Amino acid sequence: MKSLKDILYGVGLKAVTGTTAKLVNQICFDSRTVSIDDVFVAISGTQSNGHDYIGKAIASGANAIVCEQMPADLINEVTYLEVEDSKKALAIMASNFYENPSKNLKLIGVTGTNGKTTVSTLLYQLFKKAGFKVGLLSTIRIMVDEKEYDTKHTTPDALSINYYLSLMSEEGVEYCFMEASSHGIDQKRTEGLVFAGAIFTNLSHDHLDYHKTFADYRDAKKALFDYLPKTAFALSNMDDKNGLVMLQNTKARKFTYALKSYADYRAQILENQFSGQLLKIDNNELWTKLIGNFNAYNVLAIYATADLLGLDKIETLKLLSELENVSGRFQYYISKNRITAIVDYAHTPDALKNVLETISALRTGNENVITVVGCGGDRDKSKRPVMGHIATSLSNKVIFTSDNPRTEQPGVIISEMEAGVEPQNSAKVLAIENRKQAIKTACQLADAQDIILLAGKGHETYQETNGNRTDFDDFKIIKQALEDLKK
Ligand SMILES: CC(=O)N[C@H]1[C@@H](OP(=O)(O)OP(=O)(O)OC[C@H]2O[C@@H](n3ccc(=O)[nH]c3=O)[C@H](O)[C@@H]2O)O[C@H](CO)[C@@H](O)[C@@H]1O[C@H](C)C(=O)N[C@@H](C)C(=O)N[C@H](CCC(=O)O)C(=O)O
Ligand SMILES: Nc1ncnc2c1ncn2[C@@H]1O[C@H](COP(=O)(O)OP(=O)(O)OP(=O)(O)O)[C@@H](O)[C@H]1O
Ligand SMILES: N[C@H](CCC[C@H](N)C(=O)O)C(=O)O
Ligand SMILES: [Mg+2]
Repeated sequence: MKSLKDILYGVGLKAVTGTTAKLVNQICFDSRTVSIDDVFVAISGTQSNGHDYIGKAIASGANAIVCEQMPADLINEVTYLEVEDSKKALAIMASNFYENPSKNLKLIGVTGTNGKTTVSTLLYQLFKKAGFKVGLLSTIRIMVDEKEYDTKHTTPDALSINYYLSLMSEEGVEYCFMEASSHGIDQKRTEGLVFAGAIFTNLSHDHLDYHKTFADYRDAKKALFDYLPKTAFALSNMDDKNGLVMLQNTKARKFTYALKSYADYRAQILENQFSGQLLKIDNNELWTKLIGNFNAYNVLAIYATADLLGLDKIETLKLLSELENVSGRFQYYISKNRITAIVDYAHTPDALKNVLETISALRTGNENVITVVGCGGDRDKSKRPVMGHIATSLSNKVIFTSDNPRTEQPGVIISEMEAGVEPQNSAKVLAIENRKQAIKTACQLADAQDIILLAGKGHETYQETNGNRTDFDDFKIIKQALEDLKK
């Protein structure tokens, strides 16, 4: 049990009513998980309003309620606490509950449309190799040094973040790298955390279903920088149109990186091949296994972060050259019949364009590029025609298929992608709703030397339809399909 007064420190109470509960067991923001002596935080969400579940939470044993409006019927044995913003209150309470674990380590947030998982995961690996105890909160997994936990979110809810940070703190972790998604920042999942630094990768079209305008989406990312303390560093990409915007109002120490523009940290691509690329950073050469211009940015951001955190530059370059790409990011397999399959998590227009341009630049002859791609259901619909356009403009053949349909009809999603295809490219298109069948067909269409790109699902090991997740792993499926080919 913890003192309610201590948990509420800094939330900015507007009003308090009812008997004063002294001790609480847990903090809950879902009435379905409340048990005896918990404090329930009512949040208004995108689907429902937690204030409608206050009665249920009390019936399940809550002895205190944090809310934005006091309910009409008050119950004597319960403490009601009114706050301006209950999402913010939840995050501050979560930090207090776990005794502010973000202060016990150096927490670095990574934000941007693409590259967050790559940058944060490789920073985790780099600092592990450098001999530190490290934590990671990413789309793929949560790591408390060597111990791995599953995650459903890129940026988990505030209670989970603080729980994992407290495990890291107990374990003696010195650095934690975490992805800060725009949903996470907007929903105040990261509020109250003390960051030692923040990194901006890039900004392009995504999530306009949720944020409505590009400016709102940009400002959600910018908020991570706006609330950094003076002692933190803010590292931004100067080749991105919004790189300077991120630094506009921050109190933190500002640093920049770029391939083209003037910046504190600069890199140059000397060579690009299928097996990796040669970069020049700070007058030193670095061979990295990470392919493509976009990865040159990721590698440079990692190098700059390591320097800002005090690692030796030469040691960093040596360790960087040993790092492998993150699973599902340009992960490739070459079959015995010389067909190359690439699995990539490109689920935004910019990522798809980058990956296809990278493949194009690496082609040495007349090899065909066959792209298998879909768009997720219940997500930004406006990116569908754009991705349809990009896939067909930059490939020789395209199979439109399902990604995670969620609650939408796969055929409808596919026709929205097809709407972006220019007439001269329409002959390139096949539509096969069943993703496994689409992958097998791509293998049958491929000849030796051809390249098949499977875009959108990367590391995911499931496909989600109507709330059900069934096993699905692009990499395993294409490997098997290529091995089974009778060619
Ligand atoms: C759109 C969105 O982000 N939704 C997130 C949000 O849920 P919500 O606002 O829809 O919640 P709601 O269902 O309206 O409920 C409101 C409140 O009532 C409570 N409630 C509800 C029902 C009930 O019976 N009792 C009860 O108490 C709920 O617990 C909640 O506190 O808050 C929930 C708790 O933190 C999240 O799990 C949920 O993520 C959903 C599942 C989701 O799919 N989110 C994705 C879009 C997301 O967050 N993605 C980003 C990555 C994006 C990227 O950068 O690529 C991520 O960080 O993972
Ligand atoms: N720096 C970058 N710039 C542009 N595209 C990138 C960059 N890094 C990676 N990509 C592309 O974006 C895809 C997703 O990369 P990654 O998983 O690192 O991004 P993310 O920001 O974590 O995505 P999410 O929002 O889903 O968490 C990659 O598979 C690749 O196609
Ligand atoms: N973090 C992204 C992941 C998208 C991955 C794609 N496979 C999909 O399901 O749409 C999102 O939640 O929008
Ligand atoms: Mg990610």
